[in-house]
Amino acid sequence: MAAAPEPMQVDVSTSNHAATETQVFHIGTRSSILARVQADEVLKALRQAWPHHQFEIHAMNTAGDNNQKTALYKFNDKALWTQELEVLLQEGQLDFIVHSLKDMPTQLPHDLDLGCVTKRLDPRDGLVIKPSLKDKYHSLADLPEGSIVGTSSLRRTALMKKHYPHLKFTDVRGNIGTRLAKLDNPDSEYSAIVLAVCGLQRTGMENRVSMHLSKSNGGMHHAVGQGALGIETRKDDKRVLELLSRIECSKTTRQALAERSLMRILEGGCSVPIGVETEWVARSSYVAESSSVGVMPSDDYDKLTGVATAASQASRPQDEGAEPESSDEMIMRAIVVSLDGSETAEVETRKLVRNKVDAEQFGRDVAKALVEKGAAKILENIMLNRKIIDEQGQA
Ligand SMILES: NCc1[nH]cc(CCC(=O)O)c1CC(=O)O
Repeated sequence: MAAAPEPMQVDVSTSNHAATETQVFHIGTRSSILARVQADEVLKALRQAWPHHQFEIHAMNTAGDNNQKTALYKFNDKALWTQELEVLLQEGQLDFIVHSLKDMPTQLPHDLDLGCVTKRLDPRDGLVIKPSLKDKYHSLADLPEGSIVGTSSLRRTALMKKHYPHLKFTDVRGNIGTRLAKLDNPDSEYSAIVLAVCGLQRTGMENRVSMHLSKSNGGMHHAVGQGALGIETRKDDKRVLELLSRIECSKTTRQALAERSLMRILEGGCSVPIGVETEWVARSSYVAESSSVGVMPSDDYDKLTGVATAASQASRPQDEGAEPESSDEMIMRAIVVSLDGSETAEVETRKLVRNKVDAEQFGRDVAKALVEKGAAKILENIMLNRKIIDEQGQA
């Protein structure tokens, strides 16, 4: 039987339109499981936005992966998690790099840029309690006197020393899986560890979180950039910036720029304990004052901030890149805390933030307000103490 004649087709594949011309993009990432999941998250979004293009992921170890001993703050100027990848980007072997925004230094090499920020997941820290104690204790306040909480973060340690002086804090290093294994080992000293919720979400382990920590339920601000992915590009690489423009989240980008501009001013290139929370509010509906304290249920928090959980993000169209209502204001709550938790400078303020310029200015305004409340003195003391410790080390 003769086959029915094919309907006549117009061949569009030879059209030279940029959107249909296949290009290959090379994506750089660290090789930890979390980093690969994050690179994959970006790759999937790009495939959806640009079905004709091809993407290849290149994973490698960085100094941060290879050195688990040196105090983290000593690395801070040296782009611990980013430098090896940046060289490949500069050489053109990579087209862009996917990072945890939190790990990106606020000062990038002069020829590179934060080219895109995608939609943030939950930015909060999560308390993970040892399995054998999990049914008995549910919060930091619950844990008995002298319990050991593992974290290597200056910010987390300082904030917990301030609010939970009955606890003890020790270092726990390694990637998420390693840290959880150390906690779960029945012989380990830890009663609990604190990890970023988003890292657990992305690796399918959010069920390990006993409590989501925030300013309102116990004074724990999260880190600058936490929960968001930052994509590093060559400066003015129009081809790559156009590619990434389709997956950028405008709201997260402005939060990220505000938080990073705050930190850029306060840290002066050094690692210091700064905590922050930013959220969007519609001006008309915002009535609560900064003094309101209380436990905010996780669902309400998500609604308020526009933060997506991993599940809701997967099913939600990428509509958040649109400009916000002109009435959208950003609230920023920020804190600088001494290493022992005894001194703090704290600010809560809000401002209409319509674009990236507004966002960076907002961060600078909040930094200035913090300095007026004593942040400079706290930071100066931290630097001075480090200098003394370093010189003792050399003697
Ligand atoms: N400190 C290391 C680090 N860098 C980025 C993340 C994941 C969180 C993020 O992407 O913001 C983590 C782990 C953690 O803080 O638990």
